[in-house]
Amino acid sequence: MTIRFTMDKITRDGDPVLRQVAASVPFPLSKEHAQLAEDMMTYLVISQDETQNEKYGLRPGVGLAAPQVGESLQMAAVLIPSLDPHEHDEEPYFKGTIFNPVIISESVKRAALDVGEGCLSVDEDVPGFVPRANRITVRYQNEQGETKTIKLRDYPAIVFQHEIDHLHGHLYYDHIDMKSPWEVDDDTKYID
Ligand SMILES: CNC(=O)c1cccc(C)c1Nc1nc(N2CCN(c3ccccc3Cl)CC2)nc(N2CSC[C@H]2C(=O)NC)n1
Ligand code: NI
Repeated sequence: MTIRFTMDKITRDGDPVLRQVAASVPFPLSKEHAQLAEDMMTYLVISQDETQNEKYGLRPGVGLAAPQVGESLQMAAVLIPSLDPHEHDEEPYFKGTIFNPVIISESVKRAALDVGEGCLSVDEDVPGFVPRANRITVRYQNEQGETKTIKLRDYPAIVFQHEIDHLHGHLYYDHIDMKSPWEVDDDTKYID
């Protein structure tokens, strides 16, 4: 399997493309954009396989946004494994590319990963809670151009918000309270 995106191809923090608002993706998809979506998903698939990610030196991820491979486009590949993996591999919780996503509603209640977040474009982990909405409704187009609406909560909601942030030039540490990065907040749900 030839993989297009290895770590040297991942855009790192400091590159202005990560701070731009990405351009919307026109439909029907061009061959180039369809291929880009496929190659971004291939990155995620390989990165989540312990043997393969070792072989290719890939940092594991559950999301990859186009600006992270230098393409300022409103698209992100998302591959979230099933939330309660049994011994045999199950269907993933979500596997697909989201195009032109919009968060159309979000809960007041907030959530954060209790160990903080990581990002393929940020080599130095920035410690601290990343407060996000606990529940969101996202409208996006799939590869066929169909408009989909999905409701998410907890970990999947955090992942989608992290990836959609990339499409608007935000990085996870923008949300960390640097004065007290691990301060617990009563109305925030901590996700392990
Ligand atoms: C600094 N400490 C940390 O990052 C951190 C540290 C510990 C735990 C968590 C939970 C942390 N946090 C965090 N862990 C992840 N992974 C856990 C491991 N996993 C994975 C790994 C191997 C095979 C298959 C898979 Cl699936 C891949 C995904 N992913 C994200 N993020 C933030 S939202 C987008 C998402 C992303 O894809 N980032 C590249 N955060
Ligand atoms: Ni990221």
